[in-house]
Amino acid sequence: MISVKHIRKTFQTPVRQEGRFGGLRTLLSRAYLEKEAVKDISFEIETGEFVGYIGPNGAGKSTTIKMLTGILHPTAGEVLIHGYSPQKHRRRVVRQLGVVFGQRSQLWWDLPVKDSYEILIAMYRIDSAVAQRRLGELTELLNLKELLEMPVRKLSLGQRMRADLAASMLHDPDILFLDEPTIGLDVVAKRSIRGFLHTLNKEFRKTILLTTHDMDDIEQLCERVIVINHGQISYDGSIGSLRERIGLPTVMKVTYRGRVQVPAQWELPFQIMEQEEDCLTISCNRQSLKAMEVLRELSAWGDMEDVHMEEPDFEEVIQSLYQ
Ligand SMILES: Nc1ncnc2c1ncn2[C@@H]1O[C@H](COP(=O)(O)OP(=O)(O)OP(=O)(O)O)[C@@H](O)[C@H]1O
Repeated sequence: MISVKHIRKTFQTPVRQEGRFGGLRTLLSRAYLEKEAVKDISFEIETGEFVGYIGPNGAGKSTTIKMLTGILHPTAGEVLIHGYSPQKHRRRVVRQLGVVFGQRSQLWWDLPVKDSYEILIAMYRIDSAVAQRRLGELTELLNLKELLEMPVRKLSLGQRMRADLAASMLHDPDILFLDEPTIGLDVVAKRSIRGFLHTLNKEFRKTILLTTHDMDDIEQLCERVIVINHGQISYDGSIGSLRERIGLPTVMKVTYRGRVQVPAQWELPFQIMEQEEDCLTISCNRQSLKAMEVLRELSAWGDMEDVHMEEPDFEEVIQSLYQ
């Protein structure tokens, strides 16, 4: 279990001194600018959850992940992973964690992929028979066979990401922190990474915290989403309730057999966006209005043939939270 209690992180950056010898005076000066990257964040994640951690650029996501993994120390508050602090009990906690930063590889650039794995296996002191079995499983799950002999610098971005994911799983951690694992990938590569993460979570019950700007990642993988903005949590809950809470309009397109008779006025709060002879496009807020009620009303206006409903795009739902 992951427990985050009232964590804060303030960065101090030296104020740049202008004028002659500015660089030197900046070095010697004691003037600092404070940036509160994470203001007061608390949440808990249970074993086996798949949680999306999202927010606009500069919201504080990477800073949080770095505090969760022990790379950064919180200015205040506490992080506990299975009851241990990643800062105070680093060795113990690191064994439970797999971490992937999409923008950076943990593999050795000039070495063949499998040599990087050998180094990591030695670093984690994994029993050789266990390591070989695990590597075999990961090679199969991530389709790595052809990559093992290649130097990391020769891999495509998608291949590199698959190789990095395997590296983060070699010591069989039960928690995975992923910071933008699908960044820059094409549709096919994204699908393969998502498939792997889905399997890890559903079949192997790994707990996953995923940071991404790709809302399809979130929609396809996560049951729960935590939204952070300006260093604070602005939403924590299911994707379904988020849609409902934001209440963006649902669009319905209704086709009639023959002419539709639109009355001068109607009681229910929905709007007609487009009207053709045998077709209406309407918009309604499903928070305040059930689809069935709307359809009952619309069926009185003609002989209904077909209904097509479009839920608000998840990307739009999220945008409205970022403002
Ligand atoms: N080492 C640092 N020193 C000073 N300020 C920092 C440092 N690291 C991050 N910040 C600032 O803290 C804020 C949060 O940064 P962070 O990298 O956590 O955001 P993010 O949500 O991960 O953004 P992105 O989506 O762009 O990666 C930003 O304003 C950033 O400039």
